[in-house]
Amino acid sequence: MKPFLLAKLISLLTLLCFGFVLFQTPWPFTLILSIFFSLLFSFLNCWLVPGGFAWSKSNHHRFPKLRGPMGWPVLGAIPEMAGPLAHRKLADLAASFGSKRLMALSLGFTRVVISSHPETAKEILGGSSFTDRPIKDSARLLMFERAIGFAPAGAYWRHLRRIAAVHMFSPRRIASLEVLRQRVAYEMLARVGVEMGERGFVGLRGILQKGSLTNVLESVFGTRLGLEKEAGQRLGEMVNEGYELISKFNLEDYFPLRFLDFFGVKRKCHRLAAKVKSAVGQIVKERKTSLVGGECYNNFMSGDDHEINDYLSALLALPKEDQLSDSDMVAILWELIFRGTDTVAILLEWIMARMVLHQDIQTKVQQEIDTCIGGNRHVRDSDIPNLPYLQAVVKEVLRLHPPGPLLSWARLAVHDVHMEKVFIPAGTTAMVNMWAITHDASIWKDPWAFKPERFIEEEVTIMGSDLRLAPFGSGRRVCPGKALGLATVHLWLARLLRQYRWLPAQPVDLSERLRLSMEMKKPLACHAVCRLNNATP
Ligand code: HEM
Repeated sequence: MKPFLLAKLISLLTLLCFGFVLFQTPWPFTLILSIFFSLLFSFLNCWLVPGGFAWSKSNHHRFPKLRGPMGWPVLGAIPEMAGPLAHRKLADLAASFGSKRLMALSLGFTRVVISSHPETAKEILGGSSFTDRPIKDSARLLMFERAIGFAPAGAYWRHLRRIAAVHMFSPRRIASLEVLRQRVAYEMLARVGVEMGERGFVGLRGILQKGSLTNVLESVFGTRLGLEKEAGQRLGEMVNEGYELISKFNLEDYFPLRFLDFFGVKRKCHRLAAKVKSAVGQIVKERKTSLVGGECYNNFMSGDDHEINDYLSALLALPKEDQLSDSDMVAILWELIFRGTDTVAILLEWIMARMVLHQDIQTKVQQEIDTCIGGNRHVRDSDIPNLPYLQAVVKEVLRLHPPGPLLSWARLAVHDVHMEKVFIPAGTTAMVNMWAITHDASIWKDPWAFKPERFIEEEVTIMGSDLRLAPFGSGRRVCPGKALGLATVHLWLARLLRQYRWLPAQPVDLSERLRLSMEMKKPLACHAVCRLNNATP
């Protein structure tokens, strides 16, 4: 029997008990009991609807109702969502309710719909109805409302997206940052050698995180602000702190209790935001004074000077009508550091885990790289299009272990919508369970198997037009850093595999832990055996 039918039965039994007790008791008790039972009855009536509590007022009578679990009293599906395997639990729920296309649920007082199907996912991500994002208090306090990710979908957000597309993530800008990616790759490879010498095994997570953070910090602020400098180190610590705060599941976000601060998250966010404003604000101010001469701007615009070929310079060099205030610039730069660091490092750790686990596939990628590159030189960005098997490996890992299984940040209905003949009121949160789609046996043959060959046999684009595999999202709010993220992952993976043979130092554990992104629960430990000496750039 469906859980909410069972619950309706309980509600009916409550009513019968009420009737029975009414006949047995003196009138003062009858009065108290009637109040108690009517409260209980209306509570049960609110809770015992498909999708639970938050949907009680919204399931429009004229339209069919969405199916979904009623969840726990008041909390709804919060216990499922708060766990480290929310994507799996939601996939199971959608399958058990027969609502892969669209499932309703409640997170406290928040109405949510979840799609686990490419067609409805396309409607949510690609249409014009779900272009806002619900914003958590922590994200708002950490200034993300003024950055691309959480800015409401109005003129300001469109302005930021245009700046990002033209000035920050254009093919020219990405190409110009290859020098930096190569240098960081070199530092990571050297660190691998040192760790092997000192400890006899490599903890790749630390190396990838440091490499990724250095890469992002220097792309954002230029080579003058590496991790070795004090300011760089402090920013690294702030990113970690912000990551912890934003990953926390806060009850206050789902109830009208925003004035409360049960776990001190708001206090910590205020403190961190002040530190970020001061640190990043100072860098912006210093750069402005050092860029007083038009010469620097001219170098920047022509891409001649690598020293100032960074995102901060890009923002400062914007034409007058496009310029942003200092505080908005701080928010945007902070977001870029925040978003760009963990996704790349987490994805690479998953890929390397698969390479260690599937030695035959590792050999195949290495053979492809050796054949394509020849001689003794390093891999370059321009080699990547000639490495289809390596690209297929990356796609297969994005399918099996998408860093954002629920696409990290949800969407919000900006007006009333009809989907699947169902009425969805404005203000409803919409999520796409990309993990459920990429593990669906009716969409993917042998979905649990690691088979990069499937992407050689069939061309599948991962940039957002094919919703069977859209790890960067899709539509107007698709990830603006996707090309940069992929360029970094492809290059670093090719260099890691060209330089070393990777073997397990202990059994590879593929358990997952979903925080802001989905990371490996247990860090990967491996042996690296050098296979290339004295490679030349
Ligand atoms: C492997 C790497 C990455 C993955 C898997 C990834 C994934 C995602 C996803 C799933 C979204 C939500 C898209 C949607 O709602 O449709 C997103 C948004 C975003 N990503 Fe990425 N991302 C990656 C790298 C990056 C990088 C390197 C940057 C910048 C340096 C970046 C910046 C952003 C921003 C600013 C947004 C918000 C866009 C908006 O709301 O308009 N991402 N990303």
